[in-house]
Parts: sequence; C-alpha cells; structure tokens
Amino acid sequence: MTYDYDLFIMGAGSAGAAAASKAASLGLRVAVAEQEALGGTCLNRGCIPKKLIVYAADFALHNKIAPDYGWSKSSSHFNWTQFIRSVHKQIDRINTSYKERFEKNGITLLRGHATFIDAHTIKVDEHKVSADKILIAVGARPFIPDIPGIEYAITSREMFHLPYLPKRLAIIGGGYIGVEFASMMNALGCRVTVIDTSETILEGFDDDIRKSLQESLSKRGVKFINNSTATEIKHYEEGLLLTVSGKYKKTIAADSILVATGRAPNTEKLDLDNAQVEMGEKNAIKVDEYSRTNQENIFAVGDCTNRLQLTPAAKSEAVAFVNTIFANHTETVNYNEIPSAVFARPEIASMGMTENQARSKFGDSVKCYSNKFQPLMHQLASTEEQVIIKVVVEGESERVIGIHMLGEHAADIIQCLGVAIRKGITKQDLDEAIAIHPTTAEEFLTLD
Ligand SMILES: Cc1cc2nc3c(=O)[nH]c(=O)nc-3n(C[C@H](O)[C@H](O)[C@H](O)COP(=O)(O)OP(=O)(O)OC[C@H]3O[C@@H](n4cnc5c(N)ncnc54)[C@H](O)[C@@H]3O)c2cc1C
Ligand SMILES: NC(=O)c1ccc[n+]([C@@H]2O[C@H](COP(=O)([O-])OP(=O)(O)OC[C@H]3O[C@@H](n4cnc5c(N)ncnc54)[C@H](O)[C@@H]3O)[C@@H](O)[C@H]2O)c1
Repeated sequence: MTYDYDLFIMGAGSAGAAAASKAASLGLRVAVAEQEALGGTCLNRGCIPKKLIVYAADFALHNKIAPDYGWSKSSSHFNWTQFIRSVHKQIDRINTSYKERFEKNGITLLRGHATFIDAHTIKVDEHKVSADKILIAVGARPFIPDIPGIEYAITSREMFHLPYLPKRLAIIGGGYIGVEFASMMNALGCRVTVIDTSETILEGFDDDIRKSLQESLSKRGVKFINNSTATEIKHYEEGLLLTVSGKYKKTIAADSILVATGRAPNTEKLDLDNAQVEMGEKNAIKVDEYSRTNQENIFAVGDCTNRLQLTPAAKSEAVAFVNTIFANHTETVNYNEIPSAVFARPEIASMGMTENQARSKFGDSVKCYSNKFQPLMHQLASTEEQVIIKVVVEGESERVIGIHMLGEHAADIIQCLGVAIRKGITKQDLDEAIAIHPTTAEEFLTLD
C-alpha cells in the first residue's frame, strides 16, 4: 500500500513542529495540518507573550527601587495597548520564521482542521490525504469549570488581547497560569485576588518554596483566598461579582475574571472513533512510554496526552517518537529530569524531587541543605526581597536528587545546575566547584 506521506502530523505547536523538523531531516515525506497560527500555544498564547509581559512588569518593579540607586523619582506611564501591539508584532515575526523553516525543510503545510476518516486517512477541511504513520499533537485548551456566569470570565488566551488593563482582576486558580498572571498584573498596577482550592498555591512545588512565594506576592499586595472555589459570577453595573465559597465565603468585585483551572486535551473534534483510538483519563489520548496509542501506526505527543504540559516535555516526546519509530534509536522521556519554573516575581524554579517526595521515597537517608538571604541588589534598596535555595540529597554519597530556588534568575540558575544533576553529582561536587562572585548562584556552592 502506498500513502501520500510517511508521516502526517495533526497540529503545528511545540510538539508537532519539533516532530516535523526532525522527521524531515531524516528524509521522510512529512505533512502537517494546522487550524490556527503556526507555533501553537507556546508561541501565540503562552510562554512567549507571557515572558514579554513579565519583562514589561519588571520595569515597574525596578522603577520602585531606582531612587535607592541614585535615580531621581520620575512619573512614568505604562501604555498597555501600545505594548501588547508590539508583543503581537514580535509573535508575527516568529510565525513567519516557522513558515520559512517548513518550506526550507520540504514539509507540506495544510491549513485547516484535521479529522480521522480511518487509521490511515485524514481529512483537512475538505482535503483528503493518507499517511503510513500519524502523529496526534493537537495540544490542550483552558478547562472551564461549570459554574453559573462563567461566560463572563476570560482565559489566558484572551489575557493577551485585553484592550486595556483591568483595575481589579480576580483569578480562579493558583497554578502556573494564575500565579504568573497575578504577579505580572499586580506589578503593572492591577488589584489582584487569587482564589484556589488548595491550602497553598502551586501544588507540586516544594512546600518551603511555594509558601514563600505566596507570602512574597501577598506582601506585594496580591490577595489570596485559599481552600476555596468560585461558585458564581454575576454582571452588575460596575463590573463583575464573583461569589467564593469553601473555607472563605466572599463576594469579590472585579473588572475581569481570569479562569486558570488547568488545561483539557483538544481531543473532542478529531473523530478518533473512526480510527478507533482509545482515550484515557480526562479525555487525554492514551499512550505508552513510546507515545504509541492502541493503534500501531498512530502516536500522540504533547499536551493532548496530559503527561507534563510543558513545551520542553512536548518537544522531547516528539523527538523521542521520531528517533524511536524512524531512526532505529529507541528513546523515552525521563520526566524526573525536566526542570520547570514559574515566572512570577520572585521567580521559582525546580528540578527533581521535593523534600516531601524524597522523604516518602527514601525515608531518613534524605538530607536537605538550604539557605535564605537577601540578594545584594535589594540590600541597598532595603526591600524585603528574599532568595531561598534548597538542595535535597540522598544516601551516604549525598547524591543530589532535587534542587529548588525562589529568587532572581531562578529559572536560568536551575537550568544550568540541572545539567550537572542529571549526571548524578553529589553535594561534595557542589562544594568543590569554584564560584563566580558576586552572584546569587554561588550560594549553591557554599551550603552547610
Ligand atoms: C498562558 C500559558 C503560559 C505557558 N507558559 C509556559 C512556559 O513558560 N514554559 C513552558 O514550558 N510551557 C508553558 N506553557 C505550556 C506550553 O505552552 C504547552 O505545554 C505547549 O505549547 C504544548 O505544546 P503542544 O504542541 O502539545 O500543543 P500546542 O502548542 O497547543 O499545539 C497544538 C496545535 O494543534 C492545533 N490543532 C488542534 N487541533 C487541531 C486539528 N484538529 N487540526 C489541525 N490543527 C489542530 C492547534 O491549533 C495548535 O496550534 C504555557 C501555557 C499557557 C497557556
Ligand atoms: N511557566 C510554565 O512553565 C507554565 C506557565 C503556564 C502554564 N504552564 C502549563 O500549563 C498548565 C496549565 O496551567 P494552569 O495554571 O491552568 O493549571 P495548573 O494545573 O497549574 O493549576 C490549576 C490550579 O487551579 C486550582 N483549581 C482547580 N479548580 C479550581 C476551582 N474550581 N476553583 C479554584 N481553584 C481551582 C488548582 O488547585 C490548581 O492550583 C500547567 O500545569 C503547566 O503545565 C506552564
């Protein structure tokens, strides 16, 4: 049987684009269907525009301490409309580079919505194509809880298209998205309230780190309502009213309400039944460690499989899939080795086990080294800004199994240390390394 393509990919987000480039580099005939802009969530409505807003918000935070560094106080005005226009121009430039890369690598791009006709045939709008292997890389979308008035709320997607900055912003959900937007919108001058069902924000991160981040954001003016959930949204003449219940019962007035309660796989409109592809929990595509579905020629990677919804995870799964299936090089993704960060201010980042995870796995053989200090920049400015670093080690050799940080440049520092930790370094290796002084990162080398 001959097919139009060796590999057909549904979705040109982080995962789909990475798989397409890798497969094309092996000389395969590759086609990709994309119904929206190339680059998917990360480029168009996720990591990239988010990080640009983080940079914009950093100016506001630096302006606050600038007088301590000799700058005279000056009034400054932030123009959100102008700024967000620049953000979208930058995204358009990157979109164009994606398109050029596809053309250069001989990847066929089919614009439209892809659905299954059978296990080897796909329809992209009205265009029918066949392929030997099919990769589902359709990503995820915001999960919207079913509460009365939820239609008045917006998601992270709309946050990047706000016509103006809301004065009062309520955020349902204190996970990655809720906390990042709380931090940047607070810095830009919004009055922010975060409602979360958990005792502390950012479940999954080390307890010391997430508690300290919640405290730091509270000191900056973000209000947190924990152990609670949103139960109703109503429209009134001056904006929106959000009813909260649980440990705290309140009504909050807001101009905008952001719902950030997780992301649901985009698996509903693919006609998966036509190819008899099985779904798992939460409508995710069910896959094995090689990203194989129950159909031998159909695979799935990225957010639609709901393993770890991060861009580097999506890309690694995509490359591992291509290497395993087409390059005769079996590869799986080690999820314990994937670092992650929350781009709040202060920033947090971590890799490996939290203290609790380590203690429940290894018991008393676990030891933690930590330090809390005021970073140099903030000593002169006399702000309360803190840095916390924590290293989790195990056994007599004191092998490092987890590193965690709150504070400036946390993501960049953990990224670099992560390379060494992946190679199995010990606490002694950290102690013996020579520092760059004066830096924040050097504190990892002098823990006792
Ligand atoms: C606000 C926000 C901030 C984030 N920040 C970070 C961060 O800082 N760092 C990080 O690592 N991760 C971050 N993420 C997560 C990251 O964006 C995702 O994990 C990543 O984009 C997943 O890639 P993917 O390829 O699986 O899915 P996507 O990037 O969502 O790509 C899927 C693509 O498939 C297309 N598609 C869907 N169905 C079809 C169909 N039937 N036919 C054709 N095309 C289809 C979609 O249009 C989309 O372009 C963030 C997410 C959000 C929402
Ligand atoms: N910096 C990054 O790497 C980054 C940034 C943004 C998003 N992401 C990815 O996107 C995913 C989705 O982000 P997210 O923040 O939407 O999800 P999340 O899973 O990180 O957090 C959801 C939060 O919402 C809370 N919640 C759930 N239902 C609720 C309710 N009804 N009322 C109040 N609180 C409720 C949960 O307790 C949780 O804290 C993340 O898990 C992450 O993988 C990553």
